[in-house]
Amino acid sequence: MKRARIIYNPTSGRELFKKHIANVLQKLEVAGYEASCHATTAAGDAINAAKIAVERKYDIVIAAGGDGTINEVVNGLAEQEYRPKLGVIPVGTTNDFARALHIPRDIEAAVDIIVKGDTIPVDIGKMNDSYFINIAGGGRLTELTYEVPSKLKTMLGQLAYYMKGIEMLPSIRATEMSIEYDGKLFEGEAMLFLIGLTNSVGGFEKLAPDSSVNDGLFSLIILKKTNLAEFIRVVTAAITGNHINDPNVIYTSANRIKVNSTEKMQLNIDGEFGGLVPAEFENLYRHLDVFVPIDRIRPEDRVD
Ligand SMILES: Nc1ncnc2c1ncn2[C@@H]1O[C@H](COP(=O)(O)OP(=O)(O)OP(=O)(O)O)[C@@H](O)[C@H]1O
Repeated sequence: MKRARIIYNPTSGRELFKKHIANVLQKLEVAGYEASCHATTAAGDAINAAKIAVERKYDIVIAAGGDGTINEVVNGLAEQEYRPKLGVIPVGTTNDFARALHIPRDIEAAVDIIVKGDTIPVDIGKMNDSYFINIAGGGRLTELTYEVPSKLKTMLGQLAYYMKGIEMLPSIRATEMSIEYDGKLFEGEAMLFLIGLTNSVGGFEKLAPDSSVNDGLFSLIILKKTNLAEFIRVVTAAITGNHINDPNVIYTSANRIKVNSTEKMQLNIDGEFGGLVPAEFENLYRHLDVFVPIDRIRPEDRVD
């Protein structure tokens, strides 16, 4: 019999998952899985829980939570010799990873996808010694995501980011940075750089419109130094995907990226503080197999 380990965050989003546990376990049992649950007890716990699932050779690990929980589970699975397949039940405030893979927010529907059994391989990002699933970046603007208090975030969701963003606008300034990407070099002042794995991040659905989840490449976006009015114009254009041809923006893709700065520049990794530059980024090609609704996946992202 195959074995499934559910790792869920009982504090995620609106704490919906608990009510569904019995149903979820039953669906998995009916589908032929011996299923068990681990409720995370604190930040970081899902990393250990996933490592234990690796040691115990579970066939699949199901992360139930928001992007924070999935990030931790992936940090437990990444670069292990044996890696269980990953199922996702998106019950968080932010579920960008699930959205990029078309995994529905309805708990039962998300489990049905796991039970159906279709997977695609998905690229994972590595920044220094940590792993990310959505996006990493640096520059003043990226600092705002972790300055939003988590309570406010749960209450208001995406809106909290924007409010904080608007409040911070006047203090946004450029940072001197050097970015080496697949042998090319950007050197100069920039407002921010973003390194993305998926196409939609933090409510920007078209941030990297042509990115693929398993081509081995990051989308790299560098927003060069601008004045405040230009900055607002480019960020607004990004909502509709119209930033990619903007003269203030470098929009490209790369497998390996190195970032450094003469200034103290903070890094952000999947919305959390990720230390200071220098940083090296590597795209781990098709590193994890993730359960997806296969008929909703673009043909070029399906792998037979
Ligand atoms: N028992 C717990 N108590 C408090 N925090 C926890 C617990 N278990 C996990 N966490 C932390 O909660 C963070 C946020 O969780 P998650 O992403 O699942 O939910 P969320 O509601 O979507 O939050 P976010 O908006 O930050 O994404 C995780 O990064 C994890 O470190």
